[in-house]
Amino acid sequence: MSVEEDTANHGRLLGTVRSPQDVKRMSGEELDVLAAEIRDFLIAKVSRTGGHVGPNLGVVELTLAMHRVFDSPRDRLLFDTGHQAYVHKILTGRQAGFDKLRQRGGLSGYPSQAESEHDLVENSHASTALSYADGLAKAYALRGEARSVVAVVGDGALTGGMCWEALNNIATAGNPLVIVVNDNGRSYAPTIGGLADHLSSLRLNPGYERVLDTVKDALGSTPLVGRPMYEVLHAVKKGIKDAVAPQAMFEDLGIKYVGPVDGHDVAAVESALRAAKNFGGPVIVHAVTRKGYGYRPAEEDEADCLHGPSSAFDVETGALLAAPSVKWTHVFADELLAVADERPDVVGITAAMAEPTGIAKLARKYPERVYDVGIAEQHAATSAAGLALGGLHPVVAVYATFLNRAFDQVLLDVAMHKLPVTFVLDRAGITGPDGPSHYGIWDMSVFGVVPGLRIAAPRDAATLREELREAVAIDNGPTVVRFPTGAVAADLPALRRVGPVDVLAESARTDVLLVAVGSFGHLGMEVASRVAEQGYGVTVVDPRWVRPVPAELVELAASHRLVVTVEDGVRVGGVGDALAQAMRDADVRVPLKDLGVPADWHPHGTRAQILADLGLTAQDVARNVTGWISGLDNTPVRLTSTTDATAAQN
Ligand SMILES: Cc1ncc(C[n+]2csc(CCOP(=O)(O)OP(=O)(O)O)c2C)c(N)n1
Ligand SMILES: CC(=O)[C@@H](O)[C@H](O)COP(=O)(O)O
Ligand SMILES: [Mg+2]
Repeated sequence: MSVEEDTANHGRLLGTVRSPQDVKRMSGEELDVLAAEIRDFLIAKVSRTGGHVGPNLGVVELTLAMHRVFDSPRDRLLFDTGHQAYVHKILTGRQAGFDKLRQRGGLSGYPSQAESEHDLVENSHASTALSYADGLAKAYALRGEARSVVAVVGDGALTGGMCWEALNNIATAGNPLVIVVNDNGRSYAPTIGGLADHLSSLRLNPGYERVLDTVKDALGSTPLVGRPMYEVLHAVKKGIKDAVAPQAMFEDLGIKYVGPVDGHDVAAVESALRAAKNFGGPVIVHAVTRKGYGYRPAEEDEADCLHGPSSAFDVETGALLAAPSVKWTHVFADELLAVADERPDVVGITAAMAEPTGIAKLARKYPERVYDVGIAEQHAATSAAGLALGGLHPVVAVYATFLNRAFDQVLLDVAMHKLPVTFVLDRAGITGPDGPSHYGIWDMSVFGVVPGLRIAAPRDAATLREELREAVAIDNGPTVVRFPTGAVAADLPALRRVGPVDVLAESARTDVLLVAVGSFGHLGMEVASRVAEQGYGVTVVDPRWVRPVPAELVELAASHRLVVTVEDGVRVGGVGDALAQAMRDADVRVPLKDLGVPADWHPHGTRAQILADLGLTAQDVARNVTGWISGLDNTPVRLTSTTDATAAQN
């Protein structure tokens, strides 16, 4: 089926849209039809691939209006977090790509400069768009370029501190800049916090709307009323706005506020955007939308409005088609609750992701012991420090990639004060569909340098439960427990334990010490089996606590001919690097080869695909290990895979 035929199946009008120009010419009626066709298209496509169906159904009219009022790519349209840019992609010539959305070689789930000149911000971390916009607007002002900058930011992203740093600067700079607040009242769950309350008071205040309509009607007849009366009525409107709306917070900041406007009414949004475009300074357009709008399974999904089904789902119900599996997250959630039953000092913190991180299970039983701080990981870390100073043991559950932005808080607010805070990092390592800015590959390197901080990398459910308990038992410094996305690995029992280190396999020959970090335990076992076929003996160990590296690892290394480490994290500064340094410090002169993820921006795909691309499979690792150990027997080392070549380069 051709793209035209496929798209046309979702509607005659959608089939005619190849660029934003095509929607500029459409009538109001056509736009209503097109919006329905886009919804049909989104549900049909994303139900097959998985993705952010809820957020994108909520911005159909908003995005149509933006592309009608502004001229992308000359005018720059930015999408905070970027998960709600599917409609933008549909309108900018990428409908054909949705069959491979978030798949290797296919459309990214976020804006991508490589895909289109209409895309700019690729980072999927929330609360950055207003800062980009501030910088862009300053650049255009300085260069004398008359180009609009428009940033869409969700109510959830607005709970992130960077947004307020940006608003402070945007107000001061006074440059023309349009901020579209996409207020659907939700992050995953309903958005928390004073700001969300303020926004909801603005959008839900019928008195404000009714009174305003009355005044507008009066103002509307202004031509019949002399100038003085106009001023009076205008002052009345402003006074009412100030009086009725709890506070014109944004305008007090120095940023014009327009709204609230019905975000599902293209004409209303267009009108607000045109006013904002011509204002000549920074303007907030407050659009009220509904997450999942027009698709009942999303609208009625109380958990997260079908925020981001991870794979194909049933169109009728919104339920995932894949059979449920026991995920790392579930094991963590259950064990945290068991710990909390025993330890009243243990409390939980989430950054607007209670369900995705499993903290919600604790909140359901102990609501008073779980804090949702909004999308505010820096605040989460230092607030946890405060909780610890107050005698509690906080467990901060975030995706590994999102803790990056709180490095300074972990280093100085938590670790320097030697505070008992446990950071549980879900989605650590290569995740897959969300691409490079979601890869949790930095934590063992970045946080591995923090004095007094200890990092655990469990290999299966049993060690996750065990290491979580060990972590919350540590009261003289921070701990990290990190595990990957997806189904939890089958339990892999140890033969014996040397200090904190589990010996998983050993042989009479001590040719190779294979340090399999975290969930790579099973990979280590398969490598040992393959290498044994070549006549070499491999000792497979799981360090369990990977940073700082256990001294027992150095001792074990000393009794082998070759050490190989393999980790689901960047090589630079990783476990392998740290072990090599510890061996140098102990003058243990055994060659070490470290395998891991090159520090780079790796494309999206499935976790298995990306790991295979990086040579992090049992077959590739075994081939490398065999080459290296045979090389020690004076037979040439054959560079056999990309990782090998990479290792040789670094
Ligand atoms: C720093 C950071 N923390 C957490 C997330 C995970 N996340 C992705 S979207 C989202 C909710 C965003 O809510 P909002 O900004 O209101 O957008 P909506 O989905 O409602 O359109 C969260 C928490 C993220 N992308 N970035
Ligand atoms: C943008 C967003 O929501 C991300 O945090 C991501 O999509 C979550 O993906 P998973 O929860 O499926 O890992
Ligand atoms: Mg929202």
